[in-house]
Amino acid sequence: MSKKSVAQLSAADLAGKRVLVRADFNVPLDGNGAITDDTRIRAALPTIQDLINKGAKVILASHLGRPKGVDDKLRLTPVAQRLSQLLNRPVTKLDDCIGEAVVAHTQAMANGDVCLLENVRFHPEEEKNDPEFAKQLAACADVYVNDAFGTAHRAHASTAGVTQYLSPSVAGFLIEKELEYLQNAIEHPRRPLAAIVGGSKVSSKIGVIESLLEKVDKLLIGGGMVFTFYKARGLSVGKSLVEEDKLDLAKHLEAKAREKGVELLLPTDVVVADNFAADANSQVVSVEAIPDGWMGLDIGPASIELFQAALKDCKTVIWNGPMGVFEFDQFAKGTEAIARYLAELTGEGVSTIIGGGDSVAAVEKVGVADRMSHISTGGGASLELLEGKELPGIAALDDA
Ligand SMILES: Nc1ncnc2c1ncn2[C@@H]1O[C@H](COP(=O)(O)OP(=O)(O)O)[C@@H](O)[C@H]1O
Ligand SMILES: O=C(OP(=O)(O)O)[C@H](O)COP(=O)(O)O
Repeated sequence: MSKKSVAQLSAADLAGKRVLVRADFNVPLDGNGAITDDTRIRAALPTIQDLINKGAKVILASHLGRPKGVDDKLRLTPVAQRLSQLLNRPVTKLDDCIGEAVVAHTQAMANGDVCLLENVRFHPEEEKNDPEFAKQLAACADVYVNDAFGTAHRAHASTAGVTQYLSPSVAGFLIEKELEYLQNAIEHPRRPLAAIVGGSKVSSKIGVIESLLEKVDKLLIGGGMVFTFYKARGLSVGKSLVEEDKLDLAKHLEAKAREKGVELLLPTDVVVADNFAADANSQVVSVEAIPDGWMGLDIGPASIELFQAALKDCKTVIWNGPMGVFEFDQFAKGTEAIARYLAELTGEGVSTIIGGGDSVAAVEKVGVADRMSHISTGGGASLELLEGKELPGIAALDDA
């Protein structure tokens, strides 16, 4: 990597320094606010531990979810608790990420102390990459380390803007590790190369498909992403997730795939539910027969077979976004079947790369995470790398 790394900073550089570490602690939570998968917290430990060992004062920052203003359900308190258990030392959770109280706390920290700022997205200025907000964030620290690979595709104040005010600004071990694996896998993929894209972040991920069509041999679409494509084909999708303003794009993508000779596969059947709930009534229907008032929450059995047949001869598979609402057992079958199949393919020498907070949680739930070639903490970030884009959170760091 051509960016300066935390590995290049010695104890002499860091002892007594306040180090702002942007991590991606955007972890899945259950209905009671408990963390259901702590992969992203564990992934940040090597950088945090290294800074502690070098005598730094560690000030962690992250977002959680997509709050509109302050949202008590998206406070980082459970993350601080989990982190404290994993580090086996106290982690103080502060009530905000900027302001006098935050600065005062960081000035009183001892070497090796760790604190966690409150969700940076409680301030709308974060996502706007507002320079004044970035400056206020920087006021609590001397040095900046970005280790939030999962958020490196966002040009936000805590991932990009803050580097204007802190020097040095360096990459953490997680970002280094992710780039080392992904850049190689993506620049020289063994073919056929397939991407599987699902999940619910339709508006931010459907755009990625355009450039993926330049890179992949096969593209499999699942999860909440599929209904925008069906609707664009003129099918009725009931109450399923649809991005109305992406219908033309979906049509264009199907045409582009044909033109490029890329096999673009959509499910042929779906599991529909009469409401969004674990105990909803459900049935398997053809995609041409989604009843009014019902919503598609998983791919059906015929689609699982179709997808498995398409993946069979692939040498590299990149997967982001669950095939269905796997958090509810009755809509988890598509995701589980694809996860198990990819684990089998890995055993046969296929490179399998799984990215994204929920996708990783899904393969952990199935118990096959350790059978994949690479588990990436970034879904959108790994897709954007695959597209060939420069990630703003990395571009903003000091050159090596
Ligand atoms: N058909 C669907 N309708 C609504 N939500 C869905 C559907 N399929 C999957 N999801 C949801 O997508 C979410 C994950 O999407 P996303 O954030 O894009 O994935 P990742 O975190 O792996 O990048 C999960 O919470 C899952 O319940
Ligand atoms: O979960 C994340 O991305 P991912 O779902 O693409 O893996 C990151 O924390 C970024 O979150 P965002 O997509 O709300 O900016």
